[in-house]
Amino acid sequence: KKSNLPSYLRGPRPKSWLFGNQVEVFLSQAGEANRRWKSAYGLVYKYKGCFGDEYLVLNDANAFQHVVKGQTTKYVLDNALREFLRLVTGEGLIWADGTAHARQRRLLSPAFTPVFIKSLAPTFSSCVSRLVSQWSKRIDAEAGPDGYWKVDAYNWLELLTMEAIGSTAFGVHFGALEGQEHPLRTAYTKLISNNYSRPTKLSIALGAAALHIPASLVHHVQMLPLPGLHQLSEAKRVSRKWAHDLMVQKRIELAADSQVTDRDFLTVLVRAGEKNEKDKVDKMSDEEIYNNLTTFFIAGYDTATNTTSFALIEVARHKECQEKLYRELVDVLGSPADRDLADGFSADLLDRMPYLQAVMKETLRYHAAIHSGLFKAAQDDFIPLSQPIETPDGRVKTIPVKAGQRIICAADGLNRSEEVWGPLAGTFQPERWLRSDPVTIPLDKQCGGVYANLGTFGGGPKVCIGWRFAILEISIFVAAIVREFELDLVHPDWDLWRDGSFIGTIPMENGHVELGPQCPLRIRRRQTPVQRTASPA
Ligand code: HEM
Repeated sequence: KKSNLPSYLRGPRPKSWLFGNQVEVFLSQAGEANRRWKSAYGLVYKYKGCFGDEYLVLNDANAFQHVVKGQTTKYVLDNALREFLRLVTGEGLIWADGTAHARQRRLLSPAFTPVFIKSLAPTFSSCVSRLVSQWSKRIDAEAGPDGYWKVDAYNWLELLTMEAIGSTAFGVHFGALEGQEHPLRTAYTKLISNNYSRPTKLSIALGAAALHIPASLVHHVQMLPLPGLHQLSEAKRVSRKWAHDLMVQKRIELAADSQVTDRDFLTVLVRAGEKNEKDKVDKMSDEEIYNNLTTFFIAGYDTATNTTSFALIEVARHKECQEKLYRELVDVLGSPADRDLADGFSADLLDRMPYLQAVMKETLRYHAAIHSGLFKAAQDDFIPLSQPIETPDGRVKTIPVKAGQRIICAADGLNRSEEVWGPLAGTFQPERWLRSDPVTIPLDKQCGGVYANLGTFGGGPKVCIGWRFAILEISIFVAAIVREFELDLVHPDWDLWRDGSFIGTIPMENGHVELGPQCPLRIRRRQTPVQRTASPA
């Protein structure tokens, strides 16, 4: 196929017409092929996917910003991909583009205001204190003579995230941490890693072929053995039914007591649909509410579980970081002996924990749970660059793209870019956040991200709606776990493999990816209480 991109853009030679370079992308670690090609060909380059499809890859901050900000109008989801999403989430927020997206986003936003999200802190805190109490029981029963208990924390973190979404989205206590089975848990467990990690060459080709099926025919792909389709549509069916039953119940509750204060997303959504926006925007139908609750599960379950796992892995392998974090936690929250977190603590306390915030920012920078975004140009455009490209004909400051061009915004590449983060961009260093003031980031390093200039949550009109939710949730999980337990990796030489399952970054073990997602820790109760330098709040 003839390239629509300028000839001065460089890139790797395709290995074959059928696969191009796609096998390297899918079978190496998340962002690894991009890092290699970025250093060989520059921040912006092109590569061939399957069947000669050409991708423009952006690691340049301003180029990234331009595309994410142009989402829903100038840069959209591929039609076939949207149809696929319709099968998975229904016509929810991730699926929507254009005015349909703007309307849904407006109706859903009351569930994501900073004040409402902050009010969820005690709920997150009581969920994680249930995990802490389960782990403490296991330590009592199963720890070795040195007090350490070995645990693959990943499974537990899935349960924890499930409880947190259950309590905040539906106002429901699943009992997953206490061993109760639930259809939602079965439906969502390891959903992405089971179906998208380490794809076979056949599924890489089938996935690429799906992008060439006319959108009107995509619903027939349900019949094809496409990766993950079965579990994904089953997960959609289960969560849809669950949301329906709960909504019926919620309406009865709200009708009986109009004074009920908003405690979960469902209540907020039912209310937002009924009153606030009635005259301005078509209210949200029940079907849309179900689709969006399913969307929240798909978008918020794996991402939060993986990010919490990465945070614990980094804290376990950086002992000085763990010690510093523990001291701060005890200073602000008190030690476990002083205070039980079961009743929760206020989100304001997180403002008094700059080191915890630094660990969170660094985890989100270093391990973007969605390592890249795939878009299609809806019209011809010019993409501005932070770093001009030198060509034989002079310096180029914008790149022309034609309608239909496939574009990859490399969040992981940008988050680890030396151009933005300096020469130590490739190392995990929470301290960087205590030194630099994000407000002073120069324009040419700004990527349009909503938080700490990270590409992790995307940007523009489709920026992750759950970003405040995710940060609050994960910070509270990490705080409660590190305050209570000393963490080590299960073996000092345990080697992380960041699996790049399609677009998600998943922690696995190098050389043992067949084991699936892993967060293998040795934990024990904190041995020596530290002296507090301040009274806990
Ligand atoms: C660390 C955790 C998370 C990460 C890294 C993450 C990342 C992302 C990214 C990269 C996008 C696409 C943004 C773009 O296109 O510019 C996105 C979209 C979205 N996320 Fe998240 N997310 C996380 C947690 C959550 C949570 C907890 C929820 C819900 C409670 C959520 C709900 C959504 C939704 C609904 C969208 C679609 C927004 C739209 O299309 O308007 N996410 N997320």
